[in-house]
Amino acid sequence: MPQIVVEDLRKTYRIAERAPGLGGALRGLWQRRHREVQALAGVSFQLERGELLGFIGPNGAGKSTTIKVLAGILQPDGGRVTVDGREPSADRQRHVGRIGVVFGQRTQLWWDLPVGEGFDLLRDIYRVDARRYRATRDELVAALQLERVLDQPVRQLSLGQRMRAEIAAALLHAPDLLFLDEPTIGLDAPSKLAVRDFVRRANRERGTTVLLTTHDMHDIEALAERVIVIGHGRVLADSPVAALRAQVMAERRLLVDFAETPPPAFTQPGVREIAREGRMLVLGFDPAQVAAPALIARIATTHAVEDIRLEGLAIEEVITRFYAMHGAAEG
Ligand SMILES: Nc1ncnc2c1ncn2[C@@H]1O[C@H](COP(=O)(O)OP(=O)(O)OP(=O)(O)O)[C@@H](O)[C@H]1O
Repeated sequence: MPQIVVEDLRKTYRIAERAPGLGGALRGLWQRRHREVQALAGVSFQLERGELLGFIGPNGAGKSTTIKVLAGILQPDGGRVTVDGREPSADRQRHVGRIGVVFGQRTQLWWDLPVGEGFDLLRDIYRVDARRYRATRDELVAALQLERVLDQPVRQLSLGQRMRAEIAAALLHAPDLLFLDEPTIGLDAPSKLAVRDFVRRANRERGTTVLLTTHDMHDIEALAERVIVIGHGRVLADSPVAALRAQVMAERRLLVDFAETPPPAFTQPGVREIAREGRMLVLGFDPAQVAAPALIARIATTHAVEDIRLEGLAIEEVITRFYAMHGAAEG
């Protein structure tokens, strides 16, 4: 049975509206006007134990709302959600003891308390057995290189240090399910790598299930095998990253540097010549018709070549094209 089951999840926010000016403020006293924002319009997906899912979409697509529902912070208007068989918002107390949540934009630690003391408070809140707590904390502190900041108040930490402390805080009670909402936002390159490396290890070595939202497509490329793309509160795609790439890229490019003058015409079904310059030939091919390794092998065995490079579309561009194809830009 999947660890997470989400079926036809719906959530609409009501926002109080006020007409401008003093007149508007006065009218608002007895006549409240509301505007509705449909954040989730029927989201369904499942997640198996041990998976690492990239949950992506443009701003305002409904990613954080989904995570808040899954974490039991927000009650949905419709649909069904179960996590390990529990209904998050109905069974909140038990639920939060079994999951870890990191919101990149918010802290769950205490701003003025030293990191280590914040960790101890979480031990008490989650009622973690003292011995088990010490073992988990020491392991997390070492893995996330937090030794030097344990006695520093959270407000003094750099963003990278704080994010590593947040991830440790979310895992102190050893949950086997982790929700990460933009954990690399604003981090410099080394800090991003450290976070990615830790998340990958937690997933591969400990089997922690991870649901990750991010706008950094390098996170997706480095970590996720499967992605769900959401836009306007709906699932637009749920597929392996490679399949998404294939869906967007009708044609791939192969750049070949020949050791001598390239053959005058390069013909093969599904392959066309795009350009030639000196000894370099640019070929375009349809990945559904021609497998890249077979094409490379054929060229390399029939001609003297110096170099062959497959031109990959950067994942950022793949996703941008996908959003454009589905009219999913920010709404
Ligand atoms: N508390 C709230 N009250 C009113 N509207 C909200 C609230 N939270 C979110 N929304 C609206 O719901 C929609 C979905 O927001 P959500 O935060 O889930 O998107 P997101 O995909 O996480 O976006 P981002 O990538 O910008 O973080 C947006 O239109 C947003 O303005």
